[in-house]
Amino acid sequence: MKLKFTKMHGAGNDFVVIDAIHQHIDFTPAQWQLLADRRFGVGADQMLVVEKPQADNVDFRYRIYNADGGEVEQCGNGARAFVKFVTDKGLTDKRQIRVQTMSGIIEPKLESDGRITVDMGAPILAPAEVPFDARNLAGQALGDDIAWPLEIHGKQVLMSVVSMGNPHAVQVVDDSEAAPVLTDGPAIEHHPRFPKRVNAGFMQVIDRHQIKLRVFERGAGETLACGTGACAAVVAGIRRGLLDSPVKVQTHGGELSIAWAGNNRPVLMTGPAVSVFEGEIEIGAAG
Ligand SMILES: N[C@H](CCC[C@H](N)C(=O)O)C(=O)O
Repeated sequence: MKLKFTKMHGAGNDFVVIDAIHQHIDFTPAQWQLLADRRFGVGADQMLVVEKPQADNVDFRYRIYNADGGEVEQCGNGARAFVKFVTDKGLTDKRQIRVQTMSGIIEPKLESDGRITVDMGAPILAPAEVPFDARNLAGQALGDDIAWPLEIHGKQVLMSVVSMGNPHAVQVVDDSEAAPVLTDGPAIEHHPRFPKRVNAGFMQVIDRHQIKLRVFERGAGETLACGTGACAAVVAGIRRGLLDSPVKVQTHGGELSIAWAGNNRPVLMTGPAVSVFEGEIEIGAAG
């Protein structure tokens, strides 16, 4: 089939965005992998699919596929690209929309300066709901947080575990540029205590309102930015008593701003979304 798409990014986290309201999409994981392939396909960290809502109180449904072809629960940078896409394409005249995702409803809003703020919902902090298997593990109380000691390549690493609908393991490092993202990232992503694998965040605290963050993403590898990863890192940093809301998150692809009032309040993420080009690609029965 000939597939129309828009190539977009949010702070360098790049996407193939597809209107599945006016196109029939039913790809296999191998076909999603091909679309994401930076040599044999279009190339992207994730594919974002825009669908008609399945409930009355939402405007759209939003499905997310990682570069490895797996469907996942949430994508923060993608949510900003989503609202820019449906606005630019005239699929809505609203500037704030309610979007149904696998992990619940999020509310992206187009700001007057072109940036986009997304209510990402409240963080999920119970280890079993991340999901993280904390059995027979002695957590270490750090402020209001519990950090879990995991053995990674022979060394013990203290991890905060947070879900933003998708699972995150966050560690504090002295220097994010020197952090072993590409060596420890895969070991954390596939650690047996994360039954659904996990996104691995490496956070350097600059001051109480600023961090540097690198994320080795589940199903995509290190990305230039990770929206849900920025939310999870700020939640962990605030709970550990290291940060105060709002927090500027410096990533390799740009800056995100994260605000959280604590407890069951929603995490608000603000940042850019850019359309790079429109395209068409012939997708055969890959694999
Ligand atoms: N790799 C993530 C999905 C994309 C998240 C990220 N791109 C974001 O901006 O939140 C996962 O498997 O949970």
